[in-house]
Amino acid sequence: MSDTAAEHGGTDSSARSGDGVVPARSSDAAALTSVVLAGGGTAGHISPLLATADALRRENPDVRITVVGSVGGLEETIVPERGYDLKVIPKAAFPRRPDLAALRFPLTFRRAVRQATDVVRNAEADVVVGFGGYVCPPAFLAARRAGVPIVVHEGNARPGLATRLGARFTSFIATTFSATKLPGARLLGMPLRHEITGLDRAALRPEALREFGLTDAMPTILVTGGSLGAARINEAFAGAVAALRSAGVQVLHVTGRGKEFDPDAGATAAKPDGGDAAYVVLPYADRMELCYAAADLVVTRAGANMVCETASIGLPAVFVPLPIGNGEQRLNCADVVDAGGAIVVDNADFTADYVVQQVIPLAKNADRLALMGAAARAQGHGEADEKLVAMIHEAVSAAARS
Ligand SMILES: CC(=O)N[C@H]1[C@@H](OP(=O)(O)OP(=O)(O)OC[C@H]2O[C@@H](n3ccc(=O)[nH]c3=O)[C@H](O)[C@@H]2O)O[C@H](CO)[C@@H](O)[C@@H]1O
Repeated sequence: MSDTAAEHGGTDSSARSGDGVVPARSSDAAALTSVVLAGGGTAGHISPLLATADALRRENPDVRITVVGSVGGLEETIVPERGYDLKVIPKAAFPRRPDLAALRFPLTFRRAVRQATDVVRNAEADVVVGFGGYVCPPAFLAARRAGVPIVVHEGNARPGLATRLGARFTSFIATTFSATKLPGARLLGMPLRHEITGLDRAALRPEALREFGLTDAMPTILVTGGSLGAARINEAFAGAVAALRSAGVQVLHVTGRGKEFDPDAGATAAKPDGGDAAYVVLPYADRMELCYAAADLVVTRAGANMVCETASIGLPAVFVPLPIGNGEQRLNCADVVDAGGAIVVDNADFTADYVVQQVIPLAKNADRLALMGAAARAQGHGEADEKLVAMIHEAVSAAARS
């Protein structure tokens, strides 16, 4: 750990995100005039970026915010929709096998660093904050070139490559889960958007049910594979449509773009099962808070934000962690599962039969759902956006002093 990390408290893995100490803004903290936020690819990296951008704006409505993302990522739609300025640079994916893309990588990466440096310099940035994704390594190198301090937020329990690189350049590293071991990092939790943290599920529920054509008379399962959708989860539910309908369990199924299916495809016109529960299919939810408000139970991948968002609003969950990657998804949901707020099931075991045997009875057990919801809510994450803004100030102040 560097001197700066020691000066600012070093590792604070003892604090839970919800009750961790909010780093105090030093009185000489310079006002932030321009911040570059880097992150993208999936919404998993963009959601905490937007929550942090919102918190920066609340603090100073005049702060200049520039988001740097990669060509082709979800950020191309989500970031401008929220009113932030987006600059895209070439997607420089680290090669995993020796192919043509691997040959082109050094050139693409250099181009990405050059363009990121232009973004940082043109923005006259006080600081570059990285949230993960392919865009981060070029953005971090650009910050180094421009002599701008770096802050890193890691959303996943197991740090990705971008964070491990960023951690070599800065001691201002924020983590989300207690399992994450990164020297010098502080456990701040996941910055969540205020439409999620401020959500009053009961109050919004009538509007949400109306919006999706659902009724208050039956329990509702929200199914999602995270921002990109999950084929395994989609298939399992598609195979259980008739059973869900006849059990009187409604489903709001967000499949991921291009992964929609017709829930009536397998049913006869007369619906011999006699069920009339709605089964609503959507490609993507622009207003996730409405989905959460309609739901009594969520079945989802264990992406870091899905875990933190559902916990923060006390929504019971069945997590089906993505079986690839570095195993971070199983670890992401470990705390809330251990607390009794959620259930975890292996991808291989998540079948239509599992939905029928396990998920339907759970959705109909209001008492158990209430207990799970309360256990989930105790996990925290409420103020991580403000805590990260405080850390950004610290990084800028420390750079100004050095
Ligand atoms: C396949 C993949 O790369 N998965 C990773 C990705 O997941 P993914 O992109 O699914 O990320 P998360 O589960 O962390 O978050 C999904 C985010 O998208 C929002 N949302 C989701 C669906 C929707 O229809 N509308 C919507 O707005 C959710 O509210 C949430 O804020 O990033 C996560 C955070 O780094 C990682 O933990 C995951 O391993």
